[in-house]
Amino acid sequence: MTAQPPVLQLTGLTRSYPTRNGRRAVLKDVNHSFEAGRMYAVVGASGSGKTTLLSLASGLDSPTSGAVRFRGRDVAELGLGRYRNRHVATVFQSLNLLTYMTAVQNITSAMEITGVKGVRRKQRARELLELLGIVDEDQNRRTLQLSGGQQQRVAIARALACEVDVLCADEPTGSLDHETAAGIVDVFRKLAHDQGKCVIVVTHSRDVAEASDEILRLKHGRLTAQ
Ligand SMILES: Nc1ncnc2c1ncn2[C@@H]1O[C@H](COP(=O)(O)OP(=O)(O)OP(=O)(O)O)[C@@H](O)[C@H]1O
Repeated sequence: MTAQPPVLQLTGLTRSYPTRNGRRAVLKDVNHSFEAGRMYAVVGASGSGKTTLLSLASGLDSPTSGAVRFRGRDVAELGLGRYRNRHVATVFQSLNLLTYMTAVQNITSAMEITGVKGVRRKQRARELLELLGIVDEDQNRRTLQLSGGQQQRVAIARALACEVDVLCADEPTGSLDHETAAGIVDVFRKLAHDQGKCVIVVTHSRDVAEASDEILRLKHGRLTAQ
């Protein structure tokens, strides 16, 4: 039997940006394999390249050199749009909610885009919102009218609704109180351990890092497991 490739693999990943005097490499030859059923925390100082790494892993940006492989296949070959729509869900700091839509509508429209079928979309959206503590009339409120922490949880519910193999989240507990944050971390852990997803979380929180299966630190453009 041939071994399955890891769900996500970063190989020789380098990302540099133009500067006044040339280019500056934010990520330098980053290599790592991410397995299904595990939760990873990416930590590092502000400006160390965590969001850059997550953007590459979620197909929102292309590396200067090297590759992001999904189940062994270079996502550039697979097509970034297809990779984003079918295989990865991302919760970014900017959330990108459609503020004129309700919480439920934000989720059902994302399900439509990612091809989640069935008439149960609305019910599934409600279940996920409830799981994250968005209940009753808040589910039908335009997201503009929800608090920052509630919006963050709607964005997480939307990512969970997409039924993809890889979930990337940038500071997902940033605007949440301790108890709500712990609840979200618990959801992420269950997603990895019970549903076999690969969960990658960028965080400054020690609690989130300690709850993960593996902590990866970015420093001087290099990624090392701790
Ligand atoms: N599009 C861009 N053009 C030029 N430089 C960029 C661009 N995006 C990011 N950078 C630079 O790359 C470096 C890493 O940024 P990044 O946002 O990945 O860091 P981070 O570790 O996520 O930081 P934080 O913890 O503060 O969110 C920073 O110096 C930033 O200014």
